Amino acid sequence: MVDKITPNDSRIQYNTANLNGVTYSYILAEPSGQALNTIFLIHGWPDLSLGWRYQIPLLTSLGLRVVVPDMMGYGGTDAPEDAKFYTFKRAADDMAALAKHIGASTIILGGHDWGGAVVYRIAMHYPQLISAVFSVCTPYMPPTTSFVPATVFPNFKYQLQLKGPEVEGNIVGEEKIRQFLNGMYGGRGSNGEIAFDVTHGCYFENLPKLGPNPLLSKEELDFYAQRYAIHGMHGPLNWYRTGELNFEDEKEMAREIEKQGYKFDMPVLLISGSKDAALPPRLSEGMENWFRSLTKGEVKTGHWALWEKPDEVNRFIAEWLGGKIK
Ligand SMILES: O=C(NCCCc1ccccc1)N[C@H]1CC[C@H](OCc2c(F)cccc2F)CC1
Repeated sequence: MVDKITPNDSRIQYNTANLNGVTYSYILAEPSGQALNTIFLIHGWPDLSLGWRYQIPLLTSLGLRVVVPDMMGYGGTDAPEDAKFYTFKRAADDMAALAKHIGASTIILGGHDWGGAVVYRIAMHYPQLISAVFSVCTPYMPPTTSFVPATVFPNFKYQLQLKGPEVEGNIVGEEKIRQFLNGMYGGRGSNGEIAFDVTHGCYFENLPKLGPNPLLSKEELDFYAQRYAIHGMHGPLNWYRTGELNFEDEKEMAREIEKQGYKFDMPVLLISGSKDAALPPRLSEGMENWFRSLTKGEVKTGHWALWEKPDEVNRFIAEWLGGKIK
């Protein structure tokens, strides 16, 4: 049974920091002895810093100081209205500010889902700060010189609904949020009704029919619902309203890359989930060309890899971290 952090675990502390004018909340977990290095873990949607609960004890046992923010719009972090606060560039700038606040001159990065997309961008904007990067589920998608809506990919069709008014209009209040999260984490109706699929998005009429999801305990789901109820869904859903903003931020870089190419210098690990309907392993084909040192692993699991197969995910991370911790 993989050791995991509970919502009010004595092994972690919840701290806050003002980063570029936004108050962030982050989990800090210190190793027993002198920290050999610092690692930042970046969660995705719909998740929270606690999404790394199965990985935090392993990483502190390797001698790492572990820093896990609630990302923009989530939990104890502010949730500004405007989508401009939710771009990759903003996330990168805020994480660089957090490293400075912590006093870490270099950090290792780990990301899952949207956090897996963010970590590549942090490494592009702040290469001297980042010594190694791993991403769970999310392959690298290079900046483009012309705008490509994510929804051209069939597996991203749900993003049309998420960026629209429907989800934040329907998922209001702690009880609805709890039902929604329960559905996202695999809760099913008695006749197998599902709450979400990547071709459509959320089936709101099924939410009240769902039984308990297999991935979170009642306490964990209650904690998630409480933290989401602080701000509601507008903030978290703003991450889906950044396509054009991210394109504008990156098109200069995309042109540079077209002229002289680009390679990530630091070692990178991608752990794909073979059954992840949103981020199938095939999306990572051809990714090798962007990296001096890319390691790829695959786990027979769905999107919630961190919780479904924590021992296998942790083994890939621990083996890859091997000689990188100093
Ligand atoms: O939507 C996401 N996660 C929700 C999954 C919901 C789910 C739950 C349970 C089972 C299946 C699905 N993740 C995003 C993460 C960012 C990804 O953006 C990739 C990307 C770039 F990084 C840069 C340029 C274009 C581009 F598309 C697109 C998927």
